[in-house]
Amino acid sequence: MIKIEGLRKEYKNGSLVALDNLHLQIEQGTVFGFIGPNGAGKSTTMLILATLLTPTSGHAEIGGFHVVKQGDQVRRLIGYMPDFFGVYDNLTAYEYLEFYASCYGVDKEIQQRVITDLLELVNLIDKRQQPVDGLSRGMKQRLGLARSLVHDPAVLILDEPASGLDPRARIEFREVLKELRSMGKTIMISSHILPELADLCDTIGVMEHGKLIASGPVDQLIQKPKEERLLELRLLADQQIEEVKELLQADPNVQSVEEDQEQLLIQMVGNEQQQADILMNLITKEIKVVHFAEVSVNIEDVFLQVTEQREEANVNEHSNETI
Ligand SMILES: Nc1ncnc2c1ncn2[C@@H]1O[C@H](COP(=O)(O)OP(=O)(O)OP(=O)(O)O)[C@@H](O)[C@H]1O
Repeated sequence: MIKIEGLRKEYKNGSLVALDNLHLQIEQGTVFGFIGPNGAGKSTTMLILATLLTPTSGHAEIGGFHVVKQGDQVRRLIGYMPDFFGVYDNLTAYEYLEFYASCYGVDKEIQQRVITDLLELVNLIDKRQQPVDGLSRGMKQRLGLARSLVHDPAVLILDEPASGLDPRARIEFREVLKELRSMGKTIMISSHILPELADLCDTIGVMEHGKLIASGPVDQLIQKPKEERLLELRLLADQQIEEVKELLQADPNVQSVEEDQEQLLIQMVGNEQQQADILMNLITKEIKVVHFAEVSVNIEDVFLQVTEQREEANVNEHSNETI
């Protein structure tokens, strides 16, 4: 659905390269998490896709339409939510969406239904007559999302939509995104702080210094060089925790065991078979296990891991150079 090939964007007469030979593909109906630190080039990429910025060179298309040469078709296909957007404070939530629906040429006959549906989708139906001014930041963000949906676009490009939201507002925002995903929208969403996106995204791309340094399904992206796994183990209350710890530490695949509140955290090296063997060993020793599971990774882990691996690789490269 979204295809980027060799995209380059220079600022300041070429002295700043914001995007450097970027390649990226996002399939229809998937949610793509675009992560990276400040200044990595996420907003620049999204602005180009939203037809609001011209690339220096390279190619980008959405739904087969060229973002520079076929901007009108692209704009019909996408809903874009910038990281900062103005709201017209004197308007009510309903009037605000009505204004944008008119801008997008949504038929007057269906405007009322479209806006009501959108306000319901983003949980603002009770606020429809409230001035935008009086809405909380979380509500404004959801209203911004509704705004990007007035023309029922197939693709959503959301630039840091949850930044500045408190945890509750983030969860509410994520629920709306889940609903949009179930409606079959293709969603590109950027973030540098939101591990909560992990269970929402089908694939992620990690940006650094204008380059995509890793991309793919979250679980595949995590490289486990030695198949390192972190396991959580919770026992029935009457179990002898010290005894269990000793038992675990005797396992050659277990590297460390730590107590963490009510549970044990087991760092192990091995595959699924060896993970299953640890559990089997406990059960045969009649240890009563309530919970035993691998701790899943989140987007921040992926990001840290990928960038750390790169840093290590750079250090090795430089040390090789000096030999
Ligand atoms: N209009 C501009 N003029 C000059 N430099 C710019 C401009 N817009 C962005 N940049 C620079 O381009 C680089 C990429 O910025 P960009 O905003 O795309 O990154 P980002 O990953 O979205 O970061 P953030 O999360 O902070 O928005 C940065 O070095 C930034 O300072």
